[in-house]
Amino acid sequence: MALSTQLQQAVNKFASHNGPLIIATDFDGVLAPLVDDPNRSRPLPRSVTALQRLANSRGGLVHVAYVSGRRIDELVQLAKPVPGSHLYGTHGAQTGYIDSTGQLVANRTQLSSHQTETLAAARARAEKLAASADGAWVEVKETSIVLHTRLASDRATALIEPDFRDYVATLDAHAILGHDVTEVSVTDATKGKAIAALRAELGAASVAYFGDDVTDETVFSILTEDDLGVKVGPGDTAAAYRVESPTDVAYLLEEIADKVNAGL
Ligand SMILES: O=P(O)(O)OC[C@H]1O[C@H](O[C@H]2O[C@H](CO)[C@@H](O)[C@H](O)[C@H]2O)[C@H](O)[C@@H](O)[C@@H]1O
Repeated sequence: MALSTQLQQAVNKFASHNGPLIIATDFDGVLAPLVDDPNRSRPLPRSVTALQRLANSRGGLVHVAYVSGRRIDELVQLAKPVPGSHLYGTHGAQTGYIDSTGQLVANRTQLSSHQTETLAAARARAEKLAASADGAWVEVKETSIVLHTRLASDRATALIEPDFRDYVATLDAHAILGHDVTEVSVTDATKGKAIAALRAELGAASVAYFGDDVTDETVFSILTEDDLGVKVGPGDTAAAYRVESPTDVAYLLEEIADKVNAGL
């Protein structure tokens, strides 16, 4: 892949900042190609290695963050983050980091009884709808419920997705739309809030962010001209740059790692 002149300049500008840098990335559709079974999803090895190189750059001034809709423990298992990495699971509802021994240290989410009841109601509705559509299934997370429709027919999806969305609108909860998923969350966490908090905590000079989904727009929309926002794949976006696929992301991460380590 050859970078456009504008994207190459943006990479050079990102690497030229002297202060702390954040390289943050979504997982599914960005580090890992989308697949039918989330359990079979794997990140591209080149991206894993590039992020591990970046996490060890400039004597600790480069911070790597993984920001995903996945559960935080699942994200760690799949992405293989190195010590010092920042982790955000379930769209920012779960936060943590990898300590010096390689262990995940994560904050526990405490749900109120109202939130637990809301989640149970959403789960019951999602399971009923999934049972009515071949291929649809339900994923249960600590703070959200996901109705997956990737393997359901278009006709079935057109019936059950709007039904679930309408039901969610009657609950004290938030709908999160993604690739062939409708998720209902009982927290108001977003990826954008997570990255804004990390930027403030670290006093970062610049943030590079990679994402492919609607949820990633909450990050792209808070980036400035000093940052590097890269949308992966098609669709409307507030990101300034776009690449086509996880393979392009691997190339770009290697390029950023080279430039950051060269001290450009
Ligand atoms: O924020 P992300 O890292 O992109 O996570 C979003 C969701 O990812 C998973 O679902 C997506 O990837 C699956 C595997 O490729 C695919 O089958 C599904 O259609 C995609 O929506 C995960 O299962 C969800 O929990 C995440 O919220």
